[in-house]
Amino acid sequence: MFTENKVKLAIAPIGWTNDDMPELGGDIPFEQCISEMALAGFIGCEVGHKYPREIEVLKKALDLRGLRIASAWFSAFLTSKPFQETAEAFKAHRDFLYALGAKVIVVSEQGNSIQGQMEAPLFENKPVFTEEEWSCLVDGLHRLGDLAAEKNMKIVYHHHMGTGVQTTEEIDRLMGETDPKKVSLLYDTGHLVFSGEDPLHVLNKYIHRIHHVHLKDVRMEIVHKVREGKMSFLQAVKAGVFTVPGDGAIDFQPVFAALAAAGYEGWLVVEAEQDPSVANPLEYALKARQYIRETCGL
Ligand SMILES: O=C1C[C@@H](O)[C@H](O)[C@@H](O)C1=O
Ligand SMILES: [Co+2]
Repeated sequence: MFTENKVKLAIAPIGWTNDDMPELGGDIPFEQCISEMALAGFIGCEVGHKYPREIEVLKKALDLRGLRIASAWFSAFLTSKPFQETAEAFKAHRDFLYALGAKVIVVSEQGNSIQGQMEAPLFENKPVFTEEEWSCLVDGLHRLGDLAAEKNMKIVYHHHMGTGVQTTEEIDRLMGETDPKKVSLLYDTGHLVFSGEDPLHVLNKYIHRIHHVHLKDVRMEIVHKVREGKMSFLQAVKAGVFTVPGDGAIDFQPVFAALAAAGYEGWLVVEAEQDPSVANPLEYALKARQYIRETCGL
């Protein structure tokens, strides 16, 4: 289905150790996480908070297991802090990823975000950017795109629950106001379905701007519980709103088919944060690997 050697399969460490809630998987060592990723049949991963920051140490640990770095999350504060603060942190992050051979940098605007607030009702308290904030975001992203281009890299914007770019309308505005040469899109199936969007509509509309993919499945019964119970993003994750592809409500077959038909090149990253004391990370990584093999032959 996919062009040979152009599409690679990775997995994010968030199923083992969660950067948003370090207490989830706090007892799982880095080496166990990357060993199990490789054992489950993945050739790449993203970066988590337990990963060593020394390039050579990290490279050696990954090389020993046949893993490469696909990318890593960057929190931007373009709407709430002076640009220079985000730019300095971004350059350090960019250089770290460049040294590890990554080509794309995941960027998410965290100004006014409620994704890290344990008690904030997700659907009621989600931020909505003002005109001024939109203009800071668009201008700042263009400048981050220029900084990424200095190293021949791209920024891929992560739409996300509990942030100012969550809905189809907000994604449309961001894509409409940014230069495709400077700002690409990260496509995260789980966040779109959780938000109530049509993931295939977004995929087809922006397929040529999508340069990184997060494969997350969703348990719809938990989405309903989150809406009814006015739960927060973190409470939703703890309750099990996300799971691996093949274990939830999303049919990934048309997603893979559309990406393949458009000649997608890059990483597909399984990213399914759950409580690892409830959902054994190796078991779920194996489940995802098998589903992807059966669904798209990768
Ligand atoms: O890409 C992601 C990174 C996480 O930190 C985040 O909260 C998760 O839901 C996600 O999609
Ligand atoms: Co994601």
